[in-house]
Amino acid sequence: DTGSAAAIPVNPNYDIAYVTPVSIGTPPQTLHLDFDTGSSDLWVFSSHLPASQIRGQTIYVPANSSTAKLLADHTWSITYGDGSASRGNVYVDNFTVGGLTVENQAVQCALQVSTSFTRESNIDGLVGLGFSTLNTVVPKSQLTFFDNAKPHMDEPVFTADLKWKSEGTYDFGFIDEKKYTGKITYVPVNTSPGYWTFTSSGYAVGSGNFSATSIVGIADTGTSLVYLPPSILTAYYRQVEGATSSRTYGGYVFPCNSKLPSFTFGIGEARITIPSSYISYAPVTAGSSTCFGGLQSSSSLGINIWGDVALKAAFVVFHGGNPPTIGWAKK
Ligand SMILES: CN(C)c1ccc(C(=O)NN)cc1
Repeated sequence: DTGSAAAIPVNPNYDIAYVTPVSIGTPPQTLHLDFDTGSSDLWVFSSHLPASQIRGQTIYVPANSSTAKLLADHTWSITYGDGSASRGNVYVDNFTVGGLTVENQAVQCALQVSTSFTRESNIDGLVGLGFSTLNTVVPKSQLTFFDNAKPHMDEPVFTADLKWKSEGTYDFGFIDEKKYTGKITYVPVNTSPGYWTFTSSGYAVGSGNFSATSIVGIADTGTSLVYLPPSILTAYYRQVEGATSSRTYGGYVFPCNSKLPSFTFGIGEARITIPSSYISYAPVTAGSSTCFGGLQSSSSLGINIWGDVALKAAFVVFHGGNPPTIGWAKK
């Protein structure tokens, strides 16, 4: 089996997140979910939510699906790196992404979501594509869509082709040679943390020298920005006129008309360059001439994160073989 589905920016001006249409149940209910390699719960806004927590999202109504079955006495509760959270109960139902169907996929139904989810009216839930060891369902943890689909896939892979301010794709079960240039460089993945954790071989700021240094981090489609060690941030923002680390805005900001260098990171001998346009991320508030950077410090996170700002500069292969690896190519 294979599948292919669109990755659509939730906001026309800034790539805060990307959503992908999925079908759940019988007859199919279409929701737009945030495919998230940084977590492993598949959860949706549901008919169990209080109306006060829904603001335009499409909800999944298990009562309207003839193939939905309650997973009795199972619950879940998750908190993300940015402090947002959700919790609820669990059904199993048919789950289809871009023509690829998994029967009896655990669909976690929200009974409660935090305000940051309520405010994001274009996200109807998340599809965790991390390792199933991170799934929060108790008493029996559930498998991700990828783990359920893998045995039926032509190849045990999915790929991310995210784009800057435009629609990209997630492919399942195959690698589309038309989506990248040159070769794909694969590096090992440490699955123990439960994320797609790999080691970058270093970085360069603009046209500067490449600094060979191991950077352990995760490839996280569910995080908007890139979070790296403070020393790298200092090296980058010292090249940006008027850049400063702002307590008010919680990170590096700079005048929106400042000239930004690109940022290159290493994957083995290969190099991926993030164009400066991706790093001038967004005005701190609508209409402001102060912009928030797409590169921020990981010092408060305890983990380095290659989020969408980096991922959209590449074609990324999440290879679920034994052992799993991650591949990066230019495009
Ligand atoms: C509030 N929303 C839409 C979120 C979506 C995804 C995440 C996340 O950390 N994914 N790895 C956090 C929050």
